[in-house]
Amino acid sequence: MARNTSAFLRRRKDIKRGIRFTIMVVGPSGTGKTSFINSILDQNILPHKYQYSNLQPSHSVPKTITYSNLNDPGLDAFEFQKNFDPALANKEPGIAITETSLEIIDEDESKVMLSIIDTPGFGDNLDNEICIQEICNFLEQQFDLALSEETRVRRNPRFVDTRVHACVYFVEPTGHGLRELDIQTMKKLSKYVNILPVIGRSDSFTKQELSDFKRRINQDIERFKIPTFQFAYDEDEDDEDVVEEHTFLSQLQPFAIITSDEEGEVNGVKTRVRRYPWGVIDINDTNVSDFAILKSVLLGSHLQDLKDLTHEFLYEAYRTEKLVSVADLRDEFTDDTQRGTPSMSNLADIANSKSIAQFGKDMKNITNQTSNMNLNSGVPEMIKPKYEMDNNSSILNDEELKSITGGVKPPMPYGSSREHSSSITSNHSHVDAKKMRKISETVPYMLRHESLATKQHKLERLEQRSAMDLAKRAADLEKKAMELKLKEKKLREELAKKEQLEKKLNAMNAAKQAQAQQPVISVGPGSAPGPVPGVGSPLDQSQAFANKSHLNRSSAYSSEEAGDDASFVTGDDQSH
Ligand SMILES: Nc1nc2c(ncn2[C@@H]2O[C@H](COP(=O)(O)OP(=O)(O)OP(=O)(O)O)[C@@H](O)[C@H]2O)c(=O)[nH]1
Repeated sequence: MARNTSAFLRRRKDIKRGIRFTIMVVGPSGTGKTSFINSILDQNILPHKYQYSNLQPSHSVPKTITYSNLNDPGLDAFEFQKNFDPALANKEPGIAITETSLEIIDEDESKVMLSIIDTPGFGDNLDNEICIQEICNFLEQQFDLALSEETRVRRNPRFVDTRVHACVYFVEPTGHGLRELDIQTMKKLSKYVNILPVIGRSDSFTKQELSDFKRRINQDIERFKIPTFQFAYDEDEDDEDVVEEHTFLSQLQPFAIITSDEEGEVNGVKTRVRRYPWGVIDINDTNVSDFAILKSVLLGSHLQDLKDLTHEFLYEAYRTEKLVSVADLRDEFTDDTQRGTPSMSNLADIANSKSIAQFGKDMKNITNQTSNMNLNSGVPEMIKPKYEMDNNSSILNDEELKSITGGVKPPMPYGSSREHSSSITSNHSHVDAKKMRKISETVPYMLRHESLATKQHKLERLEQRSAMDLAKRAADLEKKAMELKLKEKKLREELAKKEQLEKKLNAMNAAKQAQAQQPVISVGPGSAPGPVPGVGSPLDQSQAFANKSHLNRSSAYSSEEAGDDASFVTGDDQSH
């Protein structure tokens, strides 16, 4: 009851603000995606592949959000499609994801902010794995944005929810059933978005061919377990008209549609038509085309169901997976101290890099750890999921609970929100579903976050301490370096002094030697040496001779008694 009231209030708020709804179209080229969008909007908003060259400047052109191309990284599939160049016909386009946003007023006079996501290039490559990957990445990114906003301390009031609510998948009208690409794409995308398989250009089939084609597609969906959107119902709980409506819609799937860009009049009523040589078809005629029914499902009867399923089932499953994967971060964080602590806002990034292998085990442990906790206390408001704050009750069904508590059954494939809500209210035999909800949503994250925060504080303290140690060591080293410099300076000064002294001593010695080598004429004991007479005079010559003989003697002497030159130079010597 509480859930219904809050859902009603949320819807009213949505209606006031305008309901935001996002449709994605995926399918090979030429299957009628552009015509479908134009028909559903009743305006030729999107140009066809071949119309871009003649487009009026005022015409709206989708905006490329992202593109990917393995062989030619610079080639944008949308640009490639817009500016068709035969010279590039041999190139693979890769894939682009484009968006067109507009405001429409639906049948109930309520405003719908519609976003249309197109996928030009899908199926046009030799290997289309890149297309599937790119679309999955895009869808996951929108979930991550929502998750990061949800876990933010201060919510952004202008946050725009870009999650995709419905994917209309165009099966190529071959009549043969699903191809490998269809199976792979639908299977992988179904993790993020409600898939509605559709047969475009269905006017190319006879009634019997179309019925056979639908049967084959349904068989393939069942055989390959592709979780497409189901109009499920509960005969015991749902109203008779709901059961009737859903039975009818289920039997109609996959919708076989005829679409057109051309307006016309049939029986005086303005409509969209296809003209053939033999007549005119009103695309809204439910006898020949399921288009009107599909339009009403998407923009009317099931718009809210599609939104609810996206938020409460697909996004929730993704969110739980991400939050649980944060648990693995603990080990990795211990190994890799370079990584930052997960903040509330970077949770999605962190979770992206983790595996969910420990899911069952971790959840079991956490359930044990927290079974006695008062679940409402101590959980900060900011980390409570949005819907919890809106007073919504648990949305986990029995199967999910089993898987969370370590049971063997996998989560039920998603289907109808009605089926879903019926299982919400049922009590689990062992665990209180509401409590489990809170445990699974808040406590594991709290525990992990707390443990990580403690580790981070420890690390920060260690870092601070080692920084201080380092600073101290650096100061010590600097001091030592200064001391060494001073020592060096002193040593240099001493060395310089020594050198000077040595020089002086050498000079003195040299002077002494020079003095010693000076010829000394001793005149007799006690007589002072007389002045050296000039060279050239007869006296000079005799003196020179005397000197010479004296020198000869002295050298002979010095060779006998080397070193004792002091006595040699004295006049006493002469007396010998
Ligand atoms: N017979 C028939 N032709 C259709 C129908 N819907 C669209 N077409 C035509 O099929 C051709 C391709 O349609 P588009 O809507 O451009 O197909 P698309 O999937 O957007 O193609 P790409 O832009 O290449 O991805 C156009 O000539 C359309 O007029 C239909 O219901 N029946």
